[in-house]
Amino acid sequence: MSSNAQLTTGPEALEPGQGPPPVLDATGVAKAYTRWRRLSRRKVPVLTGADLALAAGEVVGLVGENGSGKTTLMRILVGDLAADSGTVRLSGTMGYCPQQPIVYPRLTCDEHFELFGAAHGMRPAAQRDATGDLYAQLGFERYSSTRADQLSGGTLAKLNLGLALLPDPDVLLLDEPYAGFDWDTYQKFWGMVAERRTRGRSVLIISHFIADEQRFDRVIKLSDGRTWSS
Ligand SMILES: Nc1ncnc2c1ncn2[C@@H]1O[C@H](COP(=O)(O)OP(=O)(O)OP(=O)(O)O)[C@@H](O)[C@H]1O
Repeated sequence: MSSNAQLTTGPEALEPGQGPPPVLDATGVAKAYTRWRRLSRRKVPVLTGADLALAAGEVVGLVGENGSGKTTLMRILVGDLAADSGTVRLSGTMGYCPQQPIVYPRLTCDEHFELFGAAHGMRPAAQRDATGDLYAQLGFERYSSTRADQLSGGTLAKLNLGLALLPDPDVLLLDEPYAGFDWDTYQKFWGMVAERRTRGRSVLIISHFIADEQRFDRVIKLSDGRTWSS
């Protein structure tokens, strides 16, 4: 993980306090990008002190206009992008579903699950069981032997989500996860999120609009570089 935001893991990272400690706790996250214009460069601030805490079993939405910095914050939370300042604390394991699927075009769905399972240190039998459940839950088993570069956009989105869910992480971060889903898959997606919540797993969903607010425990708004309760 490469992040200037201090990233610590494990129970020792948590502050003593009232109630259950957050499984993911980000405070004061700031990030500016460098923009070049002819020979001069300037720093454009995107995040100026964003805070975000996620408790076990919480389903939280992060909403903001296009370009407000949602993906930037998500990438900092997963350690994919360095923050200029701030702290990110994680307790447990994290799964990440990026907005643009990161797949290997010539590998089949099955091969992706095998590869990601091995990378997560899963036993082959556990990986096969989890893969079978994900195919059934998201309804794309018939594409198990299809290469990623031959999948439709919606099926690719299912593979992208399935790969993030495979190791059953404590915290799941999803960037615009259902943009390519049909209605049936959208409903199945929410069924999976609800099931995770009952097992104390946490989900953070980034979207530029939230259609079903009642499905979330909380919705946080990102604007002017900061997070706001809505
Ligand atoms: N690598 C980069 N270099 C320079 N500017 C960037 C870079 N990545 C993002 N930006 C700028 O930072 C701002 C926030 O981008 P970001 O992708 O985080 O927003 P977002 O809220 O996820 O947007 P969207 O809803 O359109 O996906 C935008 O103005 C974008 O142009």
